[in-house]
Amino acid sequence: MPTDAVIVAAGASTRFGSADKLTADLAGRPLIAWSLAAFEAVRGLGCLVVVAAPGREAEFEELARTWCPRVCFRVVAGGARRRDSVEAGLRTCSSRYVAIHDGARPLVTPALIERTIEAAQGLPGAIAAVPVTDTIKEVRGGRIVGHPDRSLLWAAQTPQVVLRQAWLDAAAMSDNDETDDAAMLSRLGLECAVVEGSYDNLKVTRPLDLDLAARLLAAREAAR
Ligand SMILES: Nc1ccn([C@@H]2O[C@H](COP(=O)(O)OP(=O)(O)OP(=O)(O)O)[C@@H](O)[C@H]2O)c(=O)n1
Ligand SMILES: C[C@](O)(CO)[C@H](O)COP(=O)(O)O
Repeated sequence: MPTDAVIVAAGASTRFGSADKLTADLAGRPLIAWSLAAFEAVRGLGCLVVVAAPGREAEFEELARTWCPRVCFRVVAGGARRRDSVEAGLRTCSSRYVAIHDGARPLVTPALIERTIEAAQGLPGAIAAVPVTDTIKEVRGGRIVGHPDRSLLWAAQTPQVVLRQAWLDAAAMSDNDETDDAAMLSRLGLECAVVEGSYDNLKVTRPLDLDLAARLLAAREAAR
């Protein structure tokens, strides 16, 4: 069965500074173009829904037409929070499972997307993640209050592949925010599998991350 996908790209890029990070130049392409091209190469992809900031739908339709011309795509307006944008995308999909991806993660690969889709089959979902390498502390009021066991800690990435209806049912339980889709499913007691992602599948959040992404892309191209 084809799997639909949602690329969320409607954020305000606040931590990135004044510019919009999703159309920032990355190795000669708009940043989001790399995710669009990666999803176009995914075997068994259904419809690709790009969630754009309200008023920028036409701009992102042109980007999708340019960078993933061979897939069925739709562009819809996002909302105030990531979870609102994910919901707008999911309501436009029809497949049982949907792969949700941050447009701010340009180095995702078709292989990781396919592995995550495969891992989700028969489960509530599956997410890409990597084991943390720093020791993590829980901090309140500037003081350490917890020393989580590092061996149990993973940094969540995207894609996050979820049962579409379960995500929508969980979202309807409360308007409280969740920062990722696995957390949304956990509201129903549904826990996702984890697929080992890649440390270069970074999220461009700050200007430094764009420089890192460019270096990683150059290294990837050189290794071809
Ligand atoms: N209302 C929102 C918020 C976020 N996103 C998307 O969710 C992904 C992860 O969010 P993040 O990296 O935090 O992007 P921003 O919210 O734009 O960043 P900031 O918090 O710095 O404003 C991004 O692709 C972003 O465009 C979205 O579609 N709609
Ligand atoms: C979904 C995510 O990328 C997993 O790490 C992350 O939670 C997104 O957080 P953001 O603050 O919306 O960038």
